[in-house]
Amino acid sequence: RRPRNFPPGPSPLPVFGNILNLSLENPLKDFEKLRKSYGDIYSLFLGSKPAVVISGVKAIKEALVTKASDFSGRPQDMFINDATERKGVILADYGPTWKEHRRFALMTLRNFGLGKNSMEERIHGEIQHVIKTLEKSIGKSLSPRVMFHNAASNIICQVLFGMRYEYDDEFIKVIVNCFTENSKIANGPWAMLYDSVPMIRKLPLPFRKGFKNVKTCQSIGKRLLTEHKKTRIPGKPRDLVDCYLDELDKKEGDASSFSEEQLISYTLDLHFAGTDTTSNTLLTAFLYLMTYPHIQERCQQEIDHVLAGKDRVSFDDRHTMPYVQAVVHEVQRMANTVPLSVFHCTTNDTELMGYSIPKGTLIIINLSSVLSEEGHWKFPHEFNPENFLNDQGEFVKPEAFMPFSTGPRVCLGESLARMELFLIMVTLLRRFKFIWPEDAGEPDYSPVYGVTLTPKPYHMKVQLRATQ
Ligand code: HEM
Repeated sequence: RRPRNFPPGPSPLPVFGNILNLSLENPLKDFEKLRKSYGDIYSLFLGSKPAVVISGVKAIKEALVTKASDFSGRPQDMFINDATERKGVILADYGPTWKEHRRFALMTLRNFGLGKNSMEERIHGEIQHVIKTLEKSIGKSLSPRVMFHNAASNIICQVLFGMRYEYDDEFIKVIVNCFTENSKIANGPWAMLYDSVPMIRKLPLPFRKGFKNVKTCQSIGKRLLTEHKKTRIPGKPRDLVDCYLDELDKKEGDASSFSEEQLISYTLDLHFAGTDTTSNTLLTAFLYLMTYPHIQERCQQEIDHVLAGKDRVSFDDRHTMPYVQAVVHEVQRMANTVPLSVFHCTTNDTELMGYSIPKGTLIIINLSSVLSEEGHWKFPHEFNPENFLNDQGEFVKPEAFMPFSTGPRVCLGESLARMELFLIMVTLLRRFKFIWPEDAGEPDYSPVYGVTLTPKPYHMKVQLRATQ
């Protein structure tokens, strides 16, 4: 039964709640249909567990910004919590462990963004490997999936562990494969059943694969930690792991949420969050750029003009590239990379737009709903960079652009991700022309559902640009 003054929603069935109202393969369309029937705030039952789905800019901002401390928790009793053993930063509840680890990650990312060996340098270094891979495929057709996943993984790996891996390295293959699988398992049909019907949790059903993948990643993390402990010089950190170990030395004996066990899950979180998101956004970018060649060409004209005489692009160049900026943002809008954000949870009994929501309620933030919300976009349902340009051709960012979510739990890798997307797209578009292969048929833009949305596998043809 719904608590008093709880948001409305469809009637639940015994045991299953409302999960039979949803396509377990991809519930995004069902969420939109339910929004049409019940409004921007409605409720569902996953088994006997009540959940509130929040859609639209107004309601999402009211929850995540105005009532931030009430809506910034994370549920602690779901498949993904059991699989990750309740450690790390992404799924940590709103409290001191989360706060200390979030602050530490932001500070370390900022510190590594400064100075000679800056984040921009690291990204450019990795782009050279992408260029080499593409150059080997000139005139042929290639599948860019592994290349983009590995490039994104290497960029974050350098910050975390001070190392990158060749694209055919076993380590990177295993770990990136675990990430891509778990991004689909974590909110796929079996995880939904695990969350809704607790009596099946101990059974050997397909969700076990998710647990196994986390264990594989943890054992790799443990190995990297052991190597770091052998080779580090205290006080002279090479990467985030060294910084964390220095912090552990300082905190020795104090009550603190920092520990070696935490460190393993923490680096795993940052590695996962920094890989699957950026790479799927890049895959979406090149799918659209190939199939809208006039948009690709217009980007190239702007890039050639702004970078004339320069060796390479810098992140600051974005201010003089309004069209490219608009395209990068439009790609993110269409990619809708994390469509339901990461699930939130109420930390107190609270109210939202007249409804009462008890403490501990699962909150699903429907980011998908704002990225194509009518009234906020000139062209909500088509790929069109005009969504981010005003009448003077200047770049503008509508308030409904929130692929990184908003409020205290907003993506902590946003600055890194924005830098990666801009530098990678500009450098590759300057050097190559990307062509949709003649035999590839009609492009399919509908993505595969998961915590992250992934474009269906495709091939691309590359040519060196005549102007190079
Ligand atoms: C295009 C790329 C990316 C997108 C679209 C994206 C999107 C998101 C979203 C929607 C959330 C959930 C926010 C919420 O709970 O309300 C999130 C959380 C997070 N992201 Fe990203 N992300 C991206 C890249 C990255 C990168 C490169 C990193 C690497 C450092 C990263 C690290 C994290 C972490 C650690 C969290 C959890 C934050 C917390 O719970 O406090 N993300 N991201």
